[in-house]
Amino acid sequence: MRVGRSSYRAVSWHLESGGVQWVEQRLLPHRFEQVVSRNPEDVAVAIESMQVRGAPTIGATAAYGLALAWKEGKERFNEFWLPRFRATRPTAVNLFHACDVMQLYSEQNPTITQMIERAGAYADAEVMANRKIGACLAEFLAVGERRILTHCNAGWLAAVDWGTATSGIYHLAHAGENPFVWVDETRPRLQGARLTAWELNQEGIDCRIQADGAAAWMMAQGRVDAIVVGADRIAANGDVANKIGTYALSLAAKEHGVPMYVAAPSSTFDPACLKGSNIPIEEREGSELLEMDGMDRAGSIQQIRIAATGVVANNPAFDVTPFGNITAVVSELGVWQP
Ligand SMILES: CSC[C@@H](O)[C@@H](O)C(=O)COP(=O)(O)O
Repeated sequence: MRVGRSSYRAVSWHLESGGVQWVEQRLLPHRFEQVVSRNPEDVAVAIESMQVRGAPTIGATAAYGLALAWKEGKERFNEFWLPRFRATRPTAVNLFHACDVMQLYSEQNPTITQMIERAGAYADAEVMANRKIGACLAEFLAVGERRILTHCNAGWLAAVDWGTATSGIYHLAHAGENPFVWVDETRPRLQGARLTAWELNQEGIDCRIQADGAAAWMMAQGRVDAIVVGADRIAANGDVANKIGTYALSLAAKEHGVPMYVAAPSSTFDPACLKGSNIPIEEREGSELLEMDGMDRAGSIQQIRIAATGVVANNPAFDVTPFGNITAVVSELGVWQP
């Protein structure tokens, strides 16, 4: 069965059980499974452990998790749950944006139902924004042979629905165009190979996975018409934090005259962060590089060691691309060009 973006959301409220429901992204592409929980701690762990990931999905998940936490009363909400959610991941500003929105709303002493509705409205606003971004982005992408390169997963899994970067690709496809996508595998967690390629496949969009190191070479050969990526935080000066490898892509794009677009909803903008060098960059466990995830015959995830025992790894999860290397930043509020 096709598991398309129009049939599911990466995270939502599960009415029947009164809990948060999310797609367990670590199991993809092997297995499509949704998890439901009524425990806010499970929701926080889902963000930390990257069962849910991608900046807008992280924000919406935190909003739903905080709505669950409201049941424990205002004091516990403010003193425990807000800091707990804010500490889950440091780079995607959408997380902090969602926490601020839920905190502000809580000051009106809403009922539990109203908090759940507020979280739902937050997620809906992200979806609307991403849909709008896609319509605008599709106009930029409708050039040349439409061979589009993307990095990481900025699809519906990462953004509740539609995606940010992929929203433009989906809009192109719906308009009857035939976009082709080069999907960077995106070491070390392989969000491109595991998630983006799966999403595009489910949508019937032609794509090919390539090693991250192949991207510059494909540009040098004139086989990339445009690059489109998402973002985790955009500083006031336009510098963009996104998945590690995005900065290198921007250097190659500049060298080879390939336009590079960044697609992000306004919740990814951080006006309080003046420049890219102020963005906190998440350092993750070296094991993500030293070991490789795979699924055994029983369907559980297993780690296979690929580096020598005793070797250590350096694992910054994001990098910062200077605004000057970007052709345009596309959000639901408008387009910014250096
Ligand atoms: C629409 S999502 C944009 C970004 O969040 C995405 O490109 C990314 O870097 C995700 O990182 P991840 O570490 O998988 O959460």
